[in-house]
Amino acid sequence: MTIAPGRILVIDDDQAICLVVGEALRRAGHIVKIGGTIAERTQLLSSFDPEVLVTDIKLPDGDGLDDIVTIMEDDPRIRIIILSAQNTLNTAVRATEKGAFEYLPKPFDLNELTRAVGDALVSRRQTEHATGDSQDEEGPTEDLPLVGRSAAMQEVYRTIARVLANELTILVLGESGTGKELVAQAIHRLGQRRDRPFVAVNMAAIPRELIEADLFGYEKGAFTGALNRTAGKFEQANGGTLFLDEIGDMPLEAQTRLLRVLQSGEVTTVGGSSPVKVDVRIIAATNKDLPRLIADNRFREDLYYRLNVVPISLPSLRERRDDIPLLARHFLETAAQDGLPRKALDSEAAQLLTLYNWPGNVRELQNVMQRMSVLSREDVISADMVRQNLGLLMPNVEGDSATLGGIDVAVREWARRRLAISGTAGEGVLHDDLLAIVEPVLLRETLLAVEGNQIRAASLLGINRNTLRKKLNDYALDPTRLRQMEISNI
Ligand SMILES: Nc1ncnc2c1ncn2[C@@H]1O[C@H](COP(=O)(O)OP(=O)(O)OP(=O)(O)O)[C@@H](O)[C@H]1O
Repeated sequence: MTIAPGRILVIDDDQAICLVVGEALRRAGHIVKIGGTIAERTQLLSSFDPEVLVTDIKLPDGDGLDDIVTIMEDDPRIRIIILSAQNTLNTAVRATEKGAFEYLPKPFDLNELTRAVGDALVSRRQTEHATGDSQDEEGPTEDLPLVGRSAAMQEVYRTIARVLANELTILVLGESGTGKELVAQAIHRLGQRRDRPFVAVNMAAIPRELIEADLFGYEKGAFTGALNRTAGKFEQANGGTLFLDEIGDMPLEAQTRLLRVLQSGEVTTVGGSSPVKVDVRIIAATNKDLPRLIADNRFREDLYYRLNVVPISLPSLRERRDDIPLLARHFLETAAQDGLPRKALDSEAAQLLTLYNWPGNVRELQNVMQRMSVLSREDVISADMVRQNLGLLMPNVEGDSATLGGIDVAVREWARRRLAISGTAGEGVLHDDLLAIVEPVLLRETLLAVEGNQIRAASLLGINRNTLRKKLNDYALDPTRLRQMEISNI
């Protein structure tokens, strides 16, 4: 059951954070006020009387932790959540010692903050009603769509925050499965047009000859089978947001027509002559290299500039490996909510997931987690289960090329699979991707053989010690942990 809304005060000198956090908490049903300084905090604490205070530490007029004890003496029921970019143990300890309810290092995940606020309200209300009404135990169940707390995703959140209050055209860039549509939905759902339609069109999914009719509509008799006047996606999205997915696949003639619509704000149906005014926010997306398409005369340069007003580049999953365990657990949770068996993920399994290169990005991770939650007979998904599910593509502690049918077979299978889905996801990264799969296996085995001695391993591998150290760092391989894992496996 969802907890009753609370009064939440958010203090951060970063306007973008205040905006996004404020919106997220409002969407979860809370009443929110925001401020950026200690002076504003003091004033709002007395005028607004919040139940939960979410505050940054580093504020322009002082240290946000200094007054915490006084605030709690004045209002013993208040729950305080500390945010800080100074992600040191010291800051966490200071916050807890002062009596903060929760400490969240920046960058944080919006879902986690919303959950923390929910927990803080539950804690406060349980104290208020000492008899304890356990019905309120769950936090707000609002599903904030974008999971991830890596620096790259924080940058995405900040850009999203900046475009919510305006109508600027957005171009979302990123490989397939990185969450481009999710970003478009988030901008719509958090923005001013949230009560109006969100219409998505995928250029790659519609036969080329039907794209114009689909987007702009058509008149009765415009072509064989056009039995009635039909509104296109532009008209359907009127007042709301039109998401043009895979814009790089749009045929040139349709591009010309789209450009005209964007310039005039009017749509003329196929076979029609009188234009209709439309008011839509455009969010386009592509996994293609548009400047390259322009150079090849396959994309109009003028349309590119029209669309590329605010670009948002989504990182591939392998560029934000830190987020993989969080996302993996998120997908296990959503799978459980969808009625699949509830599974947990052990830490070694989570670590293994971060070593894989995820050519299909978040979508592939989501599919793998769903599959494992169905197939795993245990309640906890183990590293072995992960190895089995990612097949030959994973480093394998017991790896023996004979049982895998030989390295050449493995590489051939891998290459065929990648080339089948490539052109998009594999463009320009195939070689690096293969290296990122085989190299950690080699490094790991060599280190295990020499009991973690990096000088010896570098010598066996025939590479420089610094190069080895850098590679271990890049692949998040910790020689000490490899040894421990091996010992515990015996
Ligand atoms: N940051 C994220 N947090 C949670 N789920 C995510 C995230 N990013 C992507 N997903 C999930 O991954 C799947 C793929 O996302 P989405 O369809 O938005 O990707 P896309 O970049 O638009 O892909 P494509 O280019 O193939 O259309 C969806 O099920 C989406 O919910």
